[in-house]
Amino acid sequence: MSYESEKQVAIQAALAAARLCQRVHQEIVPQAIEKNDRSPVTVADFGSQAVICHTIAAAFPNDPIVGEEDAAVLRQPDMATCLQQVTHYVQSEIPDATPEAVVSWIDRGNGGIGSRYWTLDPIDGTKGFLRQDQYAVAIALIENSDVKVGVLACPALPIDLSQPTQDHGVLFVAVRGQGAAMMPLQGGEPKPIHVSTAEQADRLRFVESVESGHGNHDLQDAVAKAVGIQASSIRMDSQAKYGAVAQGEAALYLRLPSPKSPNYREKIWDHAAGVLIVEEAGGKVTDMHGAPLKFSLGSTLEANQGVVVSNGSIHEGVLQVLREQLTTSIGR
Ligand SMILES: Nc1ncnc2c1ncn2[C@@H]1O[C@H](COP(=O)(O)O)[C@@H](OP(=O)(O)O)[C@H]1O
Ligand SMILES: [Mg+2]
Repeated sequence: MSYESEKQVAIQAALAAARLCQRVHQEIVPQAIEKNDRSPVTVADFGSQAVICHTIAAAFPNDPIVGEEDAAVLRQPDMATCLQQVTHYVQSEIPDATPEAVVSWIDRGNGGIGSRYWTLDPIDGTKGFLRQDQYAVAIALIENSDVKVGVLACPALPIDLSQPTQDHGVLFVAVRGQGAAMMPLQGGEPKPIHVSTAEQADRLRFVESVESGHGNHDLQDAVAKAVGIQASSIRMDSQAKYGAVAQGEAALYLRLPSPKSPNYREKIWDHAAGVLIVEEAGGKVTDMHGAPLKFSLGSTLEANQGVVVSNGSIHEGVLQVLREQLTTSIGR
């Protein structure tokens, strides 16, 4: 299968959602609403999920969608003003949207996983979005646990990471077996991307989360040093980190369980698109024990802990260091 129409629909949905997020930033200072798990959500997260689900469901009405958000909180009477605001932003992409339609589109993302399903993160890195820093709109199509299509829109990412003050806004796209590409969010020719090679010593850098609670910065630093990475990490929110590895700007992305939440299980929508983009750029992704990420067990990566993303050539070395260090370090 070429997955051409799935790829085009995912690109359209990600571009519309990214425009919506940028519009929110231009017009208001978005406030964080606290979810049950105490993580933040904003009008842009809700609006982005509504637009993406609407776009995917129109093209593929039988496909389940597993999205990060649900509309339960927006249906509460005291959230009517917030729902109006979400509807206003959704109308910038879908002019005839009503509040009732918006909540139903958001809840289209409450599907269960099937042998074929979509997963999406309307804003990956909501904390980064709130800080006016990095965030990504992430969409992936999964069949039989295998990611087939992955799209990441990163509106705040410099097109050239070595020129951070120049133009921003990058779209990463990959289809299984067809390679990975990036292009400016504003439009332009897709450019094939490749991970760094073992010879590119200047690319021997690593990326990790900004949030210390989303990883183990001390252990990540120790592992990176042990495989010969001297430079300090580049801290970046969201799956933009997968993009940095896929385009060869970093050789490694480490996400090891935080000592504050050692039993945390990663969410499928925080990884699916990024995994395919790195793999199709020639890199490798496993959990911290070397197992592939399993996208068939529900909304979390229940069988996996920690994530190691690399250019491939340093992967085995990283896993070896982890085998030596993990028993003593995790949970300390
Ligand atoms: N204890 C934890 N360990 C690892 N990831 C966590 C975490 N708590 C929350 N997250 C996830 O980290 C994501 C952000 O990743 P990063 O730190 O790389 O930017 C969040 O996505 P959202 O922003 O979509 O909620 C959330 O799903
Ligand atoms: Mg999110």
